[in-house]
Amino acid sequence: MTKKIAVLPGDGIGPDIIAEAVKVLKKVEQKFGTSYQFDEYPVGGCAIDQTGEPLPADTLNACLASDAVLLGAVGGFKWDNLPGNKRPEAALLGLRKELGLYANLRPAIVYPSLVGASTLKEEVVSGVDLLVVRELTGGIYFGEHKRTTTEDGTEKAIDVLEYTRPEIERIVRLAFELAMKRRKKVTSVDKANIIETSRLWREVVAEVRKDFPEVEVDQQYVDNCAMQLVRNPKQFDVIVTENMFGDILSDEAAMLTGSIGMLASASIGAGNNAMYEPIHGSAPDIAGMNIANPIATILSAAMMLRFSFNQVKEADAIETAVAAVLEKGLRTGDLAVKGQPTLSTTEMGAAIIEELDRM
Ligand SMILES: NC(=O)C1=CN([C@@H]2O[C@H](COP(=O)(O)OP(=O)(O)OC[C@H]3O[C@@H](n4cnc5c(N)ncnc54)[C@H](O)[C@@H]3O)[C@@H](O)[C@H]2O)C=CC1
Ligand SMILES: CC(C)CC(=O)C(=O)O
Ligand SMILES: [Mg+2]
Repeated sequence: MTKKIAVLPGDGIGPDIIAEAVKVLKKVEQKFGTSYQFDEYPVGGCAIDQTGEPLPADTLNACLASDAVLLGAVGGFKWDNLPGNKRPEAALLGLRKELGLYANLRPAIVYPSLVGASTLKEEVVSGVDLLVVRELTGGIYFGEHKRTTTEDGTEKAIDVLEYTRPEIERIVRLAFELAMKRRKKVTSVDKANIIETSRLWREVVAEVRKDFPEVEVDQQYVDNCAMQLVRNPKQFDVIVTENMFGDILSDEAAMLTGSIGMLASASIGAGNNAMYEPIHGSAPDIAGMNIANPIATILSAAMMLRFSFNQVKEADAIETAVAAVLEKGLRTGDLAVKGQPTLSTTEMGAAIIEELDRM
């Protein structure tokens, strides 16, 4: 049956990397006889320019009616001075909330051929295979944000960080379930020495872990975890954490793999809705230059096939093709070491498609 994919290229490098992912999916259709319907909708800054809204109702409704959403990235200098709820980034929060996508899975896997691409020593990063499970619809990103003044007229800003017990429990439980299919270790990351939501988080972890006696549990404060990620990343299997900590730690984890342009993600929830997107942003500094790494988006498309469509061999094929081009030494600029030739965005996409063709 044809799978309906809502394609949201967004801003900056978004359209370029999405174009390559869509070409890869078209090759998968050809090779494996699967069928996808690609329907493109505006989101973020380009949607503001077209309709005045970062998340137009037509875009949201199409995403709700789709089998999966494939998103590039949103944001850019042009829209940076808009009020918070009118910025391109508000579209992402809206999509996550409206689609009920409370879990964001961000795997950081170091490809053997890329150990030299990391800014860290080879012996530190070689063999890293970790999964950040980030809470995605709660926490400070979704709390009240406001400006006010104190009694003496001093300007003040407030951002509210809230979590309910059920919000924490469902993400922590998912992390344990995922760990059971991996190396059976969960590192829960919080700031329970200071903040109350983290103390509630720890209580929930203490409860949930009773249902998973085989899983080893480590609890780290977020500042320590940030340090441990570069000191000894191989200690991690599944990292579970709240929204903002997960956002920050996953960008850090990306650099273990060589580039933020390598990290794919799946955002899932209780229902059938799901969204797939690279973890990076719209990279306005390299937009329009045809040099962005499309691999994170192509791997996000593979996650879509695996998780939303249960097309496992097709997802495997994409991942194998990516590994093969890297093995051959093909690199976009973000991955290349000094003296290595580099491929453009479209050349990297074409190399992956060529590899798929050869299978
Ligand atoms: N999911 C999304 O749509 C996200 C959007 N943003 C937005 O993106 C804009 C830029 O934010 P930044 O903080 O600069 O983060 P960013 O992730 O867009 O870029 C950070 C750095 O990484 C590089 N980079 C990112 N993706 C790359 C790729 N595929 N290939 C090669 N290099 C890559 C960029 O050139 C830049 O130097 C902002 O408007 C921000 O709000 C930021 C993060 C996530
Ligand atoms: C709303 C986004 C810009 C937050 C972010 O950086 C992300 O989801 O990775
Ligand atoms: Mg981020």
